[in-house]
Order: sequence, then C-alpha cells, then structure tokens
Amino acid sequence: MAGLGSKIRDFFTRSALSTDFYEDLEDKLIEADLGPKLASELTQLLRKAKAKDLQTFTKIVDERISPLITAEKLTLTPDGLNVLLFLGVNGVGKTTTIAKVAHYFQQSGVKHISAAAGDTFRAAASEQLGIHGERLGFRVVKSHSGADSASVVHDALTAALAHQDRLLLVDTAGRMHNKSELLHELRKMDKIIRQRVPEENYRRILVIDVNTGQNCLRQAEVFHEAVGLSGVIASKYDGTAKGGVLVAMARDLQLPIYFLGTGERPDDLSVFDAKAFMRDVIAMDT
Ligand SMILES: Nc1nc2c(ncn2[C@@H]2O[C@H](COP(=O)(O)OP(=O)(O)OP(=O)(O)O)[C@@H](O)[C@H]2O)c(=O)[nH]1
Repeated sequence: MAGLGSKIRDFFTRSALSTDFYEDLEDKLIEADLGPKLASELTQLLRKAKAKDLQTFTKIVDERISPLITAEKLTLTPDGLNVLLFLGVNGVGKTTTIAKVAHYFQQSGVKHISAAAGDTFRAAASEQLGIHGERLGFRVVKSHSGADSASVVHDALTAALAHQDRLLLVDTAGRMHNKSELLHELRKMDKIIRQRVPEENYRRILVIDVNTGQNCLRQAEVFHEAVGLSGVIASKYDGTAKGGVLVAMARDLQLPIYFLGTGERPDDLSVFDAKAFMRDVIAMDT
C-alpha cells in the first residue's frame, strides 16, 4: 500500500513556493507519526540548509535517520531449544503474531514447534492460541484462566525440552489488574526461561500496533526496562499510512525490527525491509 511517503513526495513537488512550507512539512511528518520532536528536528535541519527540495530532505533523512532503522533477520541458533517471549499491551496482536511466526519457521523447514499460553489473564487468549496451534500443527501448553503464568511457562519449557523442540513461542498477558503486577509476572517468566535456556537462544520480542502512534514509545520503554527487549515486530501495517513511530522507537531505544504484520492470516507477515519502509513512510528514494 502507498504509505504517507507518496504524500510527502507530492508535498515537495507542490509546495516549494508556499510561505508556510516548513510548518506544513512539520505537520506532514507528525501525521506520519514521527513524533513532534523528530518532525521538528528534521524540519529545522532543512530550514537551516535553506532548502525546500526532496533531494536535500532525503539526504538529511539518510544521514540522520536511516542508519538508526535496523532490520534483523530472526533466525534460530543451530542447536537446542530457542525461546521467543512475546510482549505487548493487550490487543496489539501478540497471539496472532505468534501464529504467523510459527508459520514462518514452519515454512522454512523447522518442524518441532510449541507454544505456551502465558496470557492467563484474558480467558479467550489461550483458547485462541490453541486454535492456531491445531490449524497450523504446533503443540500448545495451556492452563486454566487465572493460573500463574510463570507455571505455564515452566511446564511448556519442560515439555519442549522433553520433545526436543527447536522453538517455543511464549504468549504473555498485555494487561493485569495493575501495571506492577504485570511487570512482576513478566520478570518471573523471564527468570524461569533464563534458568533453562542459554542467552543466545532466547529473545524478548515486543509487538506493537503501528496505529497506536506515540503511545508505543512509552510501552516499549516499560517492557524494555522489565526484561530487556531484543527486537520488535510491528503489527497492523496493512490499512494504515502511519508507521513513523517505528522510526522514533528505533532512534530512542535502538532496537532492531524483525517483521511487519500485514493482516490477520498466518502468512500476513513480511520480513522487515528498512529501505522499502523508509520509502513508504517518509518518501525516501532508494
Ligand atoms: N489487520 C490486521 N489485524 C491484525 C494484525 N495482527 C493482529 N490483528 C488482529 O488484531 C486483533 C487482536 O489480536 P490478538 O492477536 O488477539 O492480540 P493480543 O495482543 O494477543 O491481545 P491480548 O490477548 O488481549 O493481549 C485480532 O482481531 C487480530 O486478528 C495485523 O497485522 N493486521
């Protein structure tokens, strides 16, 4: 889909003579969800250069922003069980993303995959994961609603090691009675995984919904503080002209981006391509 990038490109073609050029550009960048700080910084740099053309803008973005947006291929280490812990506030698409990631690895030939229904707060979550598991053919370890999520993770790890699984995907709750309870649960799960899996086989993946705009930044900081994030998957990139928040996040937290979620089906997952993304979101010509 055409992101906001094409609109920014049009803007440069049409508005070079406008007296409000810099203010309008700043608005366009905010519209792309780059956040007021970054939008203002980029506009200031262009203003200082006394430029109103796409080439100079592209050069500034290329020097200042592009190096910060890093794509990383999510791969499994050659030996043993790999664990991916999925974090994110409720409704961002964690459970759906787990199904997509399972499918992605299945497509690349990984056979023994299981999942832990660690979201014991929302009753339907483990059921939903169970349905994905049945459809796609991966085992799901569940418990009753309200159970201790750390014990689900413990059981799932024991089963995954016994079955010599290559990959265990762990779902987590996005919400609990309060934030400190949620963070406490997440830290407990993290500790249990670290006790049984070497660091290089374990990633903490934040799932964000690109449409939630600048809120994502605060969410990312909180999860990062709790468990130390390894990277990000951005969901719901379909049907939106936004996405600049990933730029702001990459700059603030310096986290790599693995995938973009582009729909609800298992194969609606694209490996993140930093260049294509920059072109889509802020008019970069690559
Ligand atoms: N359009 C679109 N919808 C998505 C995408 N990813 C997830 N969804 C939908 O978003 C809704 C929420 O997804 P879930 O996977 O249940 O989200 P969650 O983060 O596990 O939610 P909790 O279990 O409440 O924490 C569902 O209706 C999904 O089908 C995506 O990339 N694009």
